[in-house]
Amino acid sequence: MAISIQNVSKRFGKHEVLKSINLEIHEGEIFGLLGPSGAGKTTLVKELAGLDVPTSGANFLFGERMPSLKLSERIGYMAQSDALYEELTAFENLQFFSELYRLRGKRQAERITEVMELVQLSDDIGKTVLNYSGGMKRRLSLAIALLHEPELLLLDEPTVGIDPVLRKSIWKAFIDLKKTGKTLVVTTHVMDEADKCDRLGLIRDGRLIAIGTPAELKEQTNSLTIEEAFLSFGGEQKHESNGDGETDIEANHS
Ligand SMILES: Nc1ncnc2c1ncn2[C@@H]1O[C@H](COP(=O)(O)OP(=O)(O)OP(=O)(O)O)[C@@H](O)[C@H]1O
Repeated sequence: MAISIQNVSKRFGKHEVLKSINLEIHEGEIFGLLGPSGAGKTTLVKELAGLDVPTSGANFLFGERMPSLKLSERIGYMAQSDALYEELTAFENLQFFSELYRLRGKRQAERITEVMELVQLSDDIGKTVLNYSGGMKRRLSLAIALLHEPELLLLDEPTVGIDPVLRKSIWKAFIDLKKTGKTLVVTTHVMDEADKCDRLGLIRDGRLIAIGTPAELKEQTNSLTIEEAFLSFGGEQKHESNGDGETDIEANHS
């Protein structure tokens, strides 16, 4: 078991943001967390990354209770807002994070080349991050999360601001990573991405309202699409487009 979330609740003041979440995520699967803005996805992923703690309940990664420093090398976390040094070049950012993960010498150079090829930023590696577009920053953040070849990737909206063609190639990379036994947890608003996950957890108002494979969720609700299934399970739905021709469950997401 890669992840075991046991009766996790989270409260910010009076606001209960996560409500008794129970969920197990297997090694080698791509698990999608799907839900409208404010549902609690980021809060949950942050707890899994060890950056926040539940008010009650506990999260276990590889059998170890989070937060655990010991596990940080086995986790790659990509936050929703990019944590990059904007005044440095992409290469300098990659070097900095490599050092944190004790990647040095030839291995460091190899990994930097590999991850930048994967996100198609090799030609921009010498540019100052300040001059990167939003989508380029997302891709650089993803490259950094992948640098140390973690067993578990926690990716909070990894493809926001990335065009559909590149998004496709990034998803191909996710599937390749899964084939090598890695576990991926991905939050998304985009329905065609949800369909690519092995299993999905639908979250609304801090509650996990359904868990299953995309096919199961559609079958259970007699739906043709995940979007419809989400609605049947009691999720909020706005039938709008996010501008990329993809359907979003929450179009006003920032
Ligand atoms: N540090 C905090 N203090 C108070 N409230 C918070 C804090 N962090 C998150 N929240 C609240 O928790 C709720 C869930 O937020 P969260 O970011 O987890 O949602 P989300 O599903 O990831 O949404 P989005 O897709 O927009 O990121 C929101 O109502 C948010 O305002």
